[in-house]
Order: sequence, then C-alpha cells, then structure tokens
Amino acid sequence: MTLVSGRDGLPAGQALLLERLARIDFPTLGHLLEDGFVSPAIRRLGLPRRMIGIASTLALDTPDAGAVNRAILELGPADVLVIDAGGAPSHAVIGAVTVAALHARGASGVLVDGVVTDIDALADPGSGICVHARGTSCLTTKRLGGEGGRRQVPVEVGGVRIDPGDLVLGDANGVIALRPQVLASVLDAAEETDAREPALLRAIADGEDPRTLLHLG
Ligand SMILES: O=C([O-])CC(=O)C(=O)O
Ligand SMILES: [Mg+2]
Repeated sequence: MTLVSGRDGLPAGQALLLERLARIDFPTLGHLLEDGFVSPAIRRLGLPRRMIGIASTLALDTPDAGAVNRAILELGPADVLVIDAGGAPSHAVIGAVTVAALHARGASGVLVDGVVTDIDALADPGSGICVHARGTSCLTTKRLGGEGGRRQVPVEVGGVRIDPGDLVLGDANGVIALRPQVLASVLDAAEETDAREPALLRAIADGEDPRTLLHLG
C-alpha cells in the first residue's frame, strides 16, 4: 500500500525515511519516545486508515474559509495540512470539498486542532485523505477574504508544537508529530520491535509461560 502519495518530488533521504516509517506500526514509536504525542482528544474521523507526511502549517485566526483554501493550493507532495484552528474553535474548517481539493493536490492527510464537517464524506474510504480532528460541527467557516491565517508558522495542536517540516503520523490510535531526525533516530529499534512481535504473539497463543515472555520470570 502506498501511503506517501506524491513522494516522487521529495529528496531521496526524506522519501526513504517516510517509506520506512510508513511500514512501522505507529504505536511502536510510543515504546521508544515520550514527546510528540498529540492529545487523544484529537481522533481519526476520516478514512483512509493512516496518514504520514510533512507538516505544512496554518494558524487560523478567524473562521476564514479563504485562508484554508489558499493553504490547500500551496501544498506540496506528501504534505499533511496542519491547522491550528484556535481562532475558530467552533467552526468546521475542513469538509467534503476541501478534502477533495487536498486529495487533488496529492496531500497525505489533514490534522486539525478544531472541528470538521461533512463527516459521512470524510469517512468514505474513497476520500483519499485521512482526517484527524477534535470533532464535528454543522457550523462552517465563511469566505472572509483569505487573510485570516498565518502560513508555515509554528503551531500548537493537541498540546504539541508542530513546526513546518516536522513529520506527522496518524492512525486510529492517535497522532505523532516530530522532527524527522528524532524519528530517524528510533527507526532501527522500531523495525526490530515490529519484527519481533509476531513471534511473541504466536508464543503467547501457543501457551508458552507469559511470565518468561513478558520478562517477569
Ligand atoms: O466550509 C468548510 O469550512 C468546509 C466544508 O464544508 C467543505 O470543505 O466542504
Ligand atoms: Mg461542505
């Protein structure tokens, strides 16, 4: 399964890092790291099941649909649009139309500290864009002129500071956002952990003493 759409436009090192991370079980990273874990109040609300990509940030100061649309048009390959909707906490900033536009831009996903709408369209696996947000609303943003946001600034999403260029990984368990170097530093260990787990699960199912398997014996 290709998770990193549009990765052909990326530097080789970054594309390889994203490819390797895409094969990791994301919660495995939780065994190895303490920082970068977005609040569980932000949940996966759309399908496909996972997203992985490069943070492209928007700090939304007013409920301005124009600012969101502008940001979407500026997205590059494999970007995850990260919206801090602190200036519009009750207005849905993403919905069926914006998700279709994100998909057309080759984006990998969208992460919103705020709410979204058109949930049935977002939950359709064919939407092509994995959406994480705090919840849903029928109240949406309006076209206010497009000046209501700041692009590519550090934002805070679910208690985590996210800088443009950070990597964003999300699935049904939650979202992780960290510097590429931090994720690269635990990649070997994460791959080893994932490689060991099937044998461990088999051994437990086969009745081996869990005290030994779980290092308690
Ligand atoms: O208007 C909005 O903020 C989001 C929306 O409904 C859409 O993208 O379809
Ligand atoms: Mg809509």
